[in-house]
Amino acid sequence: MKISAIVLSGGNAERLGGEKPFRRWKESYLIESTIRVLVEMKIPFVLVFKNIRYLDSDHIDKIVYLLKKYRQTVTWDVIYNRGPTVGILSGMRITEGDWILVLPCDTPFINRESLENLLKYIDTAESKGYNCIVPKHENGYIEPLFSLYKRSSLNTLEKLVKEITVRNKGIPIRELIQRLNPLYVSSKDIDRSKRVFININTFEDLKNYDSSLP
Ligand SMILES: Nc1nc2c(ncn2[C@@H]2O[C@H](COP(=O)(O)OP(=O)(O)OP(=O)(O)O)[C@@H](O)[C@H]2O)c(=O)[nH]1
Repeated sequence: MKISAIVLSGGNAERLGGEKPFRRWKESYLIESTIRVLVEMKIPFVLVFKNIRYLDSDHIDKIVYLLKKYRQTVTWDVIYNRGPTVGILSGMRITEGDWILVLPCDTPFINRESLENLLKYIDTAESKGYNCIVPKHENGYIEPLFSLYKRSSLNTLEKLVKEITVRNKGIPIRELIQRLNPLYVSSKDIDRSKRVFININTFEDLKNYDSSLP
């Protein structure tokens, strides 16, 4: 069973003034928290950024830095500014793997154990015909950007994006999940503390969570 990963890094990050993947987190860039776990687990990955036409040269320099450092794949959204669903599509088109981990670039507490806990559900999903594995909290909130998707999800996703771009709308991730016969797993079974799901959205978050900042 081949596993690969997509790291979504192409949001507008309005609340952080852009540049979310490259905000400083301790000694590194924020996105490197996710990258490091994937490297440790030897999972090949693709980083999906905003369409390159909309990136300034400083951003591109930083992407090149990541490319040289980690020697993995980089791509960008095939449709501009349509949200993470298009990011997933863009990554899935060029990544191999029977199951694909989709992860955000802004969850600095992500760890190996939580990803291993998610991967454990693959056998159940395979035997029962589920096409994605999605953590769900007690309040019903789901984590589709911290999930696993079967390779065949790409066909469903291609169709969905075509339909919705015709309607010229955003592409809701929930619509994709519904079409994939999801296996929902308790977020506590992925990480008892749920810390791995904390994501950084604001300067306040950066300051509060990263004790190395003044
Ligand atoms: N490739 C890609 N990734 C995205 C897109 N939108 C969001 N993401 C990623 O999805 C994850 C969650 O993003 P959000 O926190 O919801 O949005 P954001 O754009 O980062 O931040 P805000 O603009 O402040 O909401 C982050 O890793 C983003 O980089 C997109 O359009 N394309």
